[in-house]
Amino acid sequence: MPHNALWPQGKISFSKTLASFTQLASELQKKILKMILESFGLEKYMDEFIDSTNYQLRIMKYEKPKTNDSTPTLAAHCDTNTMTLLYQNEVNGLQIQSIDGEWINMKPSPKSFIVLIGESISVWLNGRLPSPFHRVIMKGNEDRYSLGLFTRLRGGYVIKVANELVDDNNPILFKPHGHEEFLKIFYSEITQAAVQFEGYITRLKAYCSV
Ligand SMILES: O=C(O)CCC(=O)C(=O)O
Ligand SMILES: [Fe+2]
Repeated sequence: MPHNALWPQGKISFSKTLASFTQLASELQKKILKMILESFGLEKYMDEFIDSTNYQLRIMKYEKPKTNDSTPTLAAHCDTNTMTLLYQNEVNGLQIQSIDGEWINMKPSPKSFIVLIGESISVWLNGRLPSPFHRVIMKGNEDRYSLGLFTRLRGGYVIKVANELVDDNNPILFKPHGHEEFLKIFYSEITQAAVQFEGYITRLKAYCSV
């Protein structure tokens, strides 16, 4: 979605950046959701999804590295929510893993957002769209700031695989679950033990796989 660069420059204040980001990102996530649902012939679920969505805005700071080691500042993980939209100051650091395992450095222009599909959508689509592993590795001598709009399905909404995507060739892969209920046990020791998958953290799928 084209827009003017949002990060504060000159007289543009940070509160305006936040307000513009929130507005643009929430419009954009609806358009992307519509595109996804239409591509699977599931547009009838659009209103139900939007009505059950909560939004969380997060401001994240990653300090410039103190040493040369390249340990991720944010470890590799999949987001468990439905969709994440990210916007950063002009300091890179986010890496996304491609389907064949390669880590790709993200270099977004100041006029673009990064959109990540979360595990909730992946589960709902019976695994048809993968949720990418991503991490942050800091280099150079500048701090990185990113803004994230995290959309997730609110408590009481049962996330269950769309019937239309299940047949003899595509057996159901995930059990119905509520996102809030999942979040309640999210940090427990037992979940932490269960979520290691090839060294990475994949929380929701570990929780609700059939
Ligand atoms: O700051 C970023 O670019 C990524 C943040 C992220 O992946 C998260 O908070 O889940
Ligand atoms: Fe993330």
